[in-house]
Amino acid sequence: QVDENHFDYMDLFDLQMVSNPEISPDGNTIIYERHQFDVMTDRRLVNLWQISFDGKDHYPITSGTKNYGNVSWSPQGDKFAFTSNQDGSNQLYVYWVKSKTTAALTNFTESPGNISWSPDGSQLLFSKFVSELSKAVKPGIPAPPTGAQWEKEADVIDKAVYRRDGGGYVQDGYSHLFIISAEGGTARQLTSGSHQYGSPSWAPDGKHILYTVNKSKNAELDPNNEQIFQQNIITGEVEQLSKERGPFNSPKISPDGKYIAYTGFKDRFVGYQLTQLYLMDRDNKQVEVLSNNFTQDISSITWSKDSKSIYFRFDEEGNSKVGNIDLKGNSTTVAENLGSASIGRPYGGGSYSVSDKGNLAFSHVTTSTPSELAVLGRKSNSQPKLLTSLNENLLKSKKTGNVEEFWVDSSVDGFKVQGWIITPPNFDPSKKYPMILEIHGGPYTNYGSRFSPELQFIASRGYVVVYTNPRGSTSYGEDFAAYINHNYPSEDYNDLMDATEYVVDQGYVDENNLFITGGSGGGVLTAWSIGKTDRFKAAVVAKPVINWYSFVLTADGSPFFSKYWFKDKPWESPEDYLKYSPISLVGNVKTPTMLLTGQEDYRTPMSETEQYYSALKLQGIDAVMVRIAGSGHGIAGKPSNLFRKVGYITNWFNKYKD
Ligand SMILES: CC(=O)N[C@@H](C)C(=O)N[C@@H](C)C(=O)O
Repeated sequence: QVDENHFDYMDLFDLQMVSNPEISPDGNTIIYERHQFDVMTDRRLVNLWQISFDGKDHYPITSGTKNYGNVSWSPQGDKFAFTSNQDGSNQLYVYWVKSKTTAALTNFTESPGNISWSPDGSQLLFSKFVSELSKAVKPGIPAPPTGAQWEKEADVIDKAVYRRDGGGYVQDGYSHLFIISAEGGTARQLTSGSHQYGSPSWAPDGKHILYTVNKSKNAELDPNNEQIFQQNIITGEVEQLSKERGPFNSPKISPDGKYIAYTGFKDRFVGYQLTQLYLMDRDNKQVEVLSNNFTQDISSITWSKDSKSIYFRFDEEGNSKVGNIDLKGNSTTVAENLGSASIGRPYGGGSYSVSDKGNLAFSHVTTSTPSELAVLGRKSNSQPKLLTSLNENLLKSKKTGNVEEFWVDSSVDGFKVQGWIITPPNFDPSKKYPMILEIHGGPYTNYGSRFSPELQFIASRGYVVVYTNPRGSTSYGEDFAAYINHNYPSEDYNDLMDATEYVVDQGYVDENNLFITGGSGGGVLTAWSIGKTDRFKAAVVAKPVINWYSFVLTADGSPFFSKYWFKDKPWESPEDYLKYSPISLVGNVKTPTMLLTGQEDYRTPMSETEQYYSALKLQGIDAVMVRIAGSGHGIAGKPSNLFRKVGYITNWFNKYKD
């Protein structure tokens, strides 16, 4: 039973979250996305709001039940582009600030994305899917007689990656780049061929664009080889700029036109490699790694207006931050606690934008507050200021669990492992509580100091929730994450157990009521753990990989997973695949186990869940399989499925709790 004043399921529909704030070039105005959930349609609604940098003039640009996003200011700040499904399918729109008027620029059958303004604000560059006639074999059978009811045509698949989680079965075609006048008219396609083009941006001369494309002979089987190209949009002349084996991404030319900054790494074909920041001199094409002294992954790069430094996003010790690096490689942290509008587990995310003078807007979370809008002035001693408090009333009237960070020394080696404990609302340290260890997936990602409705719902049900970043997690430098390259699961299991012992030692956890769960990579580690120890009373293995051999042949990223997560193909080293598969330990399992997976999960397909379920049943273990309808890999995508996930997990544990 959940107390009436504890944060619970239906409160989700009162939450509002800030995402993707875009600051105008003069730094005076911010347009941000406001996310909320619709109780009637079980889905996310996104509207655009405007606010001044000083917090005044706060009002909606859009309202209602359609979705808006991808805001991008013109360099002059007189207008901004965005995408919306307000007229049916997703289209490109421009909003003129002075007249407060909006025009739809496109009426495509496919959604435009990756919007970038020409330097003079007259044109927009964007990407869009272009379908291709299927070359698949045809059956050549007679047409049915008029009025006959024959079965529908078979689906014929000839692509290596033929379905994508969340996107369904892949259509024949490619993502290409287009330009369109900001005043509308016909869009012009700039790229051609059977390649996926991405990350478009303009050069300051307005005549060249940059983009990434993987032009390997068989790009499908050679993922991760995106290279940087430059194209003259008048003559069509194309030049490949990056020369080494990629992946290289997000190329951006400095405002003075002298340099190109981009992210990536020289591929060593392993699961985790540090993503670095590269700098290319446009005259002599010399390249240097600018972030050589920086130990975290770099993403979301933006040049400062004076071309002297580059802003970027990074995660450090479970905290998502904005950094700035000068052209000598000296870096500073500019802002912390970036957060996303996720309602699931406490993964990283969040976004920032920076004005011409260096004013910053970003989405800000803490362990107790969902994403709000924050700004930071350009002066070095400026302090971040929250401009919104959308959830203040809700969080005043509803109690959430307190979140406390801890660190534990590894029992295996010199690593230190970071974790967090959520205690239930009205926590009393003199009492004993059941505990749930909740394990993240990826595995190359991180949990952190971020508000998580999913874990708060569990805490509201009376459980102490523990989450950690075992080795393999990002945000602790390359050695920590790369430890599990071709070695997963391994001592990450020991890190999880070290964290469990640490929390048990705090004295308020009932040792006889320890439970374990995790999703995806966390499902791998949950199944692995119950194959190694009987310490947990019950387990929920969510959307797991159980057998790496079958996973790399059925997951949506088959060419990637088989090439990067293992040294050989499954049939070349089956013993290697079995060694790291939780199925190899199922004979040891005594723990009652629930499996819980989305019916349309194409990342860790249902067949992984089914194998483990049957194996547990054959072993005579108390097991149940929950198949979530209308869900891919991201079960928390729909509020009702998030509630189901929490409800099934906690009710399974309640069944075994003393
Ligand atoms: C790269 C990837 O998708 N890995 C999955 C197996 C995974 O673990 N996903 C995590 C992020 C999840 O929680 O869904």
